[in-house]
Amino acid sequence: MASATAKLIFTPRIISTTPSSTSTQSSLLPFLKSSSPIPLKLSLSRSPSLLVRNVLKTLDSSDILVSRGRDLELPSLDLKPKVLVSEKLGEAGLEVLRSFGDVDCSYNLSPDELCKKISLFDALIVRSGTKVSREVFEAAKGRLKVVGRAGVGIDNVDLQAATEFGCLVVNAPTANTVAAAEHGIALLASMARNVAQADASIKAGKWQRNKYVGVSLVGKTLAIMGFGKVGSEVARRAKGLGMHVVAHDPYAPADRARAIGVDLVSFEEAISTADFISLHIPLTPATSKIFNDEIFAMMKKGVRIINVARGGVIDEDALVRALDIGIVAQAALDVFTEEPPPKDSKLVQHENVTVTPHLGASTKEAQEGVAIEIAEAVVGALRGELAATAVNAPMVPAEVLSELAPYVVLAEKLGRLAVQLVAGGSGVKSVKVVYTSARDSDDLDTRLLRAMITKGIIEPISSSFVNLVNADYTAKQKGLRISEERVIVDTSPEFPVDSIQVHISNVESKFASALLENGEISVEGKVKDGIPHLTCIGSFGVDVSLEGNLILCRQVDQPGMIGRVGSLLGEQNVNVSFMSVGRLVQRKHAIMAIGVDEEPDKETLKKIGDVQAVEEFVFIKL
Ligand SMILES: NC(=O)c1ccc[n+]([C@@H]2O[C@H](COP(=O)([O-])OP(=O)(O)OC[C@H]3O[C@@H](n4cnc5c(N)ncnc54)[C@H](O)[C@@H]3O)[C@@H](O)[C@H]2O)c1
Ligand SMILES: O=C(O)[C@H](O)COP(=O)(O)O
Repeated sequence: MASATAKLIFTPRIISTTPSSTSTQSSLLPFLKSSSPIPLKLSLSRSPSLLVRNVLKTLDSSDILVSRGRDLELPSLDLKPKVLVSEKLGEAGLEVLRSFGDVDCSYNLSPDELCKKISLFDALIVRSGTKVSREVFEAAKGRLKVVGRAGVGIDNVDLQAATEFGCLVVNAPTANTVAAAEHGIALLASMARNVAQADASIKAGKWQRNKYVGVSLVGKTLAIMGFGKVGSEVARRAKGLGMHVVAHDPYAPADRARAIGVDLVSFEEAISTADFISLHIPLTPATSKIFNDEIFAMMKKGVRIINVARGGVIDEDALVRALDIGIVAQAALDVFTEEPPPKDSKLVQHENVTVTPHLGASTKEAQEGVAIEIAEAVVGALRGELAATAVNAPMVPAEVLSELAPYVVLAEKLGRLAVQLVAGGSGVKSVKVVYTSARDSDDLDTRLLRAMITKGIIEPISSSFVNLVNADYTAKQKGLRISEERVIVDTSPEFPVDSIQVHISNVESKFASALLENGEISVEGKVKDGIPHLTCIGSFGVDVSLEGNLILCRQVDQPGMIGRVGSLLGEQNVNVSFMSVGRLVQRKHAIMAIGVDEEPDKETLKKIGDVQAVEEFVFIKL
């Protein structure tokens, strides 16, 4: 058993392992979380690789390792992210995943087996057949960073639990749209002409030409319920078949409907005038069983229904009743409340019902596209990029993200600084963030900045892991109310933000100079040449870059103060990176903001406090 003391420094900048291969480095990147160096002493009682794994686990697998000098010889580590694929995924997508991490394709796992395995994985990719329940997130023990849904519907993923656990959920919303629409049209036409029933009959040795007389589509009214991606494509195709198409969707843009030649109508009008009704709405608590007895009763007698959306939007027992009494002449269903449906399902066995086993997305082309779309989204998310198809986090377009990058750092640092100025024991409940900017509100998406301020505020005072996914949830859980205000200023609109102010109200401060007259702790920062700077503390203007550690000092404004404090730090070999003095009135009080690379020991801090003209001071780790 090796026994040595190792010192690991966690920093977001570099990875240095021994040997430090590029692939090892890039495989560690997804673990990046903290921006504060945390010196750590560890006893090496196990093999270094096991030790490092455990360290990564302890730290939520989220920081970057630097081995300092010869303190610790780290072996080459196999820390590739691990991806579990629990349902059949196209080969092209698997290749994308394999080029990035270790991929385990375990199809047909039971819920228990999934829970047992999941804590070994950073990402999980599913289709509609895997229930990603709260139990799965609990069993993941914080390791699962992203769930990728290879398709559109995310009703099989517990989004609330994912968000609480800070796990990003991404989907592949576009690649199977055409396949689903084509399947809808296939069901529409085959239902109208009894293709499936006639096929079964002829295979049973019969020849029933009179029994299977169908109905024509041309000139009939088709109501599209849910005019989103699939609904629009079904509408486009149905127009080509000569149908009169109406649609109901409270959120659909009228110009899209106009462009396709579709009338947007009310729910009641759609269902009461249609000869055919095609369902394309997502399954949510609000849409569960919205097609029920009452709604079937409002339909035109002899209506025909197609469902390639989700079985759960229909009350299936009510549909059987509507079929039995002839309100619904026929139904063509690709999806069911329970999949697969029970063998003795009255609905499936009904002679006027045509069924397929959830085949809407099952074309070679769609599966290839979905696999690539989801694999790229998952790899991107594991690399720490913001996903364009995130379902439970703000989607920030790449160009906005690159523009906001330095402000994101500023936001987190200001949050960390402001909360460390709060006197112990005062609970932080109310935070106001003020953004000054030359841009209109529509031109500035502040969700990312707010999330990072929240992270900065919460992390120093709790053990919670906060990220973009769970920032709002965690704040709510902790009773922290964050309000935002925009102030338009006459600066260059070239930059998204001029300044960010963080105000914490109803608390006491351990640094009284940080308080405004109204009693709020207030800090303000700006980005200068890409670097976040603290520009105001309380009512005092300063200018210090927000890097490393900070000493804030209020003293009598008199000559020699910078030298006195500077030499106390110098004696302890503490390097001063930046220094700035701000004052309101000459020769009264001044604020000195000193950036230091190292953390001064207690003795040095005490000596600074003892300097005669120093009235108060505080040491902050950023
Ligand atoms: N059978 C399959 O294999 C298959 C394949 C793809 C998609 N789908 C399902 O089809 C559905 C639609 O997919 P999409 O890609 O078009 O999604 P989408 O998000 O583009 O469209 C859904 C539309 O439904 C609308 N909507 C929501 N609630 C509504 C309501 N109460 N009434 C009317 N409209 C409402 C939304 O405004 C949106 O425009 C989803 O449930 C998806 O899971 C199934
Ligand atoms: O929502 C979807 O994308 C479809 O229902 C497809 O589901 P599947 O991936 O299980 O085929």
